[in-house]
Amino acid sequence: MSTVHGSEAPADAHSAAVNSRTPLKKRLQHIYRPFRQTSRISRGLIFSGLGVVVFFLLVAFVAPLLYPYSGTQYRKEVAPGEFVKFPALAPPSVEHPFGTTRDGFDVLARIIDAASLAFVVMAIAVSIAMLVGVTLGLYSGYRGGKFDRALVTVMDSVYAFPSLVMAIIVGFVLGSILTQGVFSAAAAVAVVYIPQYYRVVRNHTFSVKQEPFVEAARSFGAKDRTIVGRYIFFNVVQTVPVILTLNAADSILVLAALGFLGYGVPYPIPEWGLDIAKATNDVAAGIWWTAFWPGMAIVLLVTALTLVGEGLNDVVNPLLRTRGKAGRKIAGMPRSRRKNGDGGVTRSADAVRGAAQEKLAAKIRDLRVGYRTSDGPLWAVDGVDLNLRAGECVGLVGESGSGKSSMGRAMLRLMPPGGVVQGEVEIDDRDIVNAPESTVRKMRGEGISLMFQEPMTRLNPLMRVSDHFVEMIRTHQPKTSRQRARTMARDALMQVGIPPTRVDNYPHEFSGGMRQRVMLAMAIVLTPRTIVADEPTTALDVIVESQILSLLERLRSEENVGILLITHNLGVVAEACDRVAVMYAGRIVEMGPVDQIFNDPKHPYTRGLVASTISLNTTELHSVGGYPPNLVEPPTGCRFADRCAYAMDHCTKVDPELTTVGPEQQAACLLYPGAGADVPADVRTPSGDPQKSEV
Ligand SMILES: Nc1ncnc2c1ncn2[C@@H]1O[C@H](COP(=O)(O)OP(=O)(O)OP(=O)(O)O)[C@@H](O)[C@H]1O
Repeated sequence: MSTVHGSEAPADAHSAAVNSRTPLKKRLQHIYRPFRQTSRISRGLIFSGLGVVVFFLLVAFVAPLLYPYSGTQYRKEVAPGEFVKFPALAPPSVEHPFGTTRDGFDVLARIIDAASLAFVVMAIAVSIAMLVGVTLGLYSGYRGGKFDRALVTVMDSVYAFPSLVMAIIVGFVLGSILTQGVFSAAAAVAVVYIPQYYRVVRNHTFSVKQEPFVEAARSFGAKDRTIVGRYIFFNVVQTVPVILTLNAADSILVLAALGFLGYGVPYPIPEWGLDIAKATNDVAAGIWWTAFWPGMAIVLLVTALTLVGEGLNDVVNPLLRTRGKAGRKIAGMPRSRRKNGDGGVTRSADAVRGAAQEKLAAKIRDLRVGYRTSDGPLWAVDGVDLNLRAGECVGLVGESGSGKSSMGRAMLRLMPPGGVVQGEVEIDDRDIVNAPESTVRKMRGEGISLMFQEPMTRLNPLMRVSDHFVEMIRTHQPKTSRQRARTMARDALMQVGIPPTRVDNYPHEFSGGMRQRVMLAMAIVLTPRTIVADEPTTALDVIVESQILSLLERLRSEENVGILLITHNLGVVAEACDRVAVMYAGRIVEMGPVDQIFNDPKHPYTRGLVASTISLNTTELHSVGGYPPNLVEPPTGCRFADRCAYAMDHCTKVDPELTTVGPEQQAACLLYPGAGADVPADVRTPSGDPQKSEV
C-alpha cells in the first residue's frame, strides 16, 4: 500500500493547524472558500449588494427603535395631553429629514415602516413560493407519470398568466375572504412565484435523475429519499438561491405595484408603492420629496437584491467560479511514486488464488436481461451462466451491443426504467436478483460494487469527493461517524494512489485518470467481495490505464476480490484477466483461460475477435464481417450462423450449448460434439478445419 505525500503537504499542514486550534475559524474558512474562488468582480457585487440589503434590514428593524415617529403618526405631544399636528407637505428639515406628506405624515418614518413591511411580505411570499414550488417540483420530476403531467399543465397555465394580473386577482380574492392586509398581499405575491420554482426544479429533477451519478448512487445502495435529498436536491437547488433573491427583488416591485394600484395593503399603512400613488399629484406641483424617497428605496433594495442573486449564482455553482489564488495553490500529482506504480503487489496472485480458488465471489445462473423497446421486447442477456471465483478476474468481451454492460448492471440489479432481470446472481449466498429492495441496497457497495466508465459523469459535480464517500459509507453503516467515514475515504484514496489531502476537492478538480481512481476508491471502500468494472480504462492514457489495471490486480491478489472486467480491449484482458468470457448477441459463446482463448480460440466468433486485434506482428487487418442480429427477433439456431464461415445447415436450426472444448475451455458451436445433443456426428462437416482456417 502506498502513502503518497507530495506538494500538498504544506497546505494540509496549514489546514490541520487551523483545525486543531480553532475549529470555528476553520468552519468559517470552509464556508468562505467558495467566495474566495469567485472572481473579484462577483465578490464585489455580492458584498456591495449585501451591504445595501443589511442597511435596509437595519432601517427596517433597528431604526423604528431609534426614530421618534411612526409612519402613521401625524402629530406629536408637546406637553402632557397637548398635541401639535405635523405640517402638511413640509420640505425636508431637521425636524422631518425627508419632509412630510399631504396628510402630514413624516416621510422618513413611513420609509422605515414600509421597509419592515417589505421584508415581512418578501419573507412570507418567497418562503411560501419556494416551499410549495420546490417540493412539488421535486416530487413531480422524480415520480413522473400522470401526476406530473397534470401539474405541469396547471403550473404552465398559471405561469402564462400575466403575473401582476394574477397577483391582483389573488390579492382581491384573499382580501375579500380574509382582510386586505399583509398576509393577503404576501400570498398574492407568492402565487405568482410558485410556478417559477416548480418549473425550474421539476425540469432539473427530471434531467438530473437520469444522470449517471444518480445511477452510481443507486449502485452504491442509496434509497430514493437519499437520492432525492442528497443527489438530486443539491444539484437542483443550486438555482434556487438565485431565483429566491431575484424573486425577493421582484416581490418588492409586485408589492409596490399592488399598492400603487390599490390592491395591496390599505392606506394609511406605510407601503412604498402606495405612497408613490398618493404622491402623484405632488410631483406635478413640484413637491418632489413625497414620491422621491419611496421610489429611491424601491430602486436601491431591488438593485441590491438582484446583485446578490446574480453573485450567488457564481458562488453556488462551482463550475461558474473563476479560480482565485486559493485554487491555484491546490497541488497536482504526488511527488513520490512507487517504482512501477503497481499499487504494491506483495504476494503472488496465484498463491492467494490457489487457496481461494473454490470460493465464489459471484455465481450467475440463467441470467436474462430484457428491455421494452418500441419494436417489442428485447433480451440483451439471454441465459448466461458464469462462476466468478474469489480473487479471480474474468474479462467479458464482445462487440458493442452484445450485452456486456447489461449483464454487469444486472449483477447489481441496476435496471433502467423498462428493464427486467431474471435468473440468479448469488453473492455471499444471497441472490440479488430475487432479494427484496432493502437487501439489494445493502448488497450494493458492500457485497458487489460497480465501477463505471466516464467517471466525470458518475460523480456529483456539486459534492466534494469526501461527501460522496461519507454519503455512501453511512448509507451502509449508519453508526459510522462522519469523522470515521472521512478517515475511511482518505485510506481508500491512498490505496488508489491519490493524496488523501485531496479528499475535500470537487470532481472537476481532478484529472480524468484521478477521477477514475476516485471511482475505484469508492468501489472498494466497503471492501466488497465482487467488483464489476465496466470499461474502467476507456479514454485513459496508457500510463493511467496501467495504474488502474495494477490496482485491480492488487485488489484481487491481496483482498481476494472477484472482478468482472468488461472491455472491448483484448490487450487489457490479456494483461489483467485469468479467464475470458466472449459474449455475442446476449449469450456467452466461449469461455476459458486467457492464454488458451487467445492462442487457441475455438468458436469462429472468438477467432474473428482475436484476429481483429492489432499487435506489433499485425501485417493484415481482419474484421468479423456482417452485423449482429436484431435481438428483438433473434434468429433460430446459432445467432452467429449468418456471419460464420463454417456454418452448416444445422446451425440455423439447432441452438448450440456451451460444451467442453479444452481444459477449462468451453464453446457454444455445433462444430464440437456436445454443443447440440441432437446433431449427428456425420453432419459435422465444416468446409475446412476450424482449428486452422482463417476467419
Ligand atoms: N435501456 C435500454 N433500453 C432498450 N434497449 C437497451 C437498453 N440498454 C441496452 N439496450 C440494448 O441492449 C443491447 C445490449 O446493450 P449493452 O449496452 O448491454 O451492450 P454492450 O455490449 O455493453 O455494448 P457497449 O460495448 O457498446 O457498451 C443492445 O441491443 C442495446 O441496444
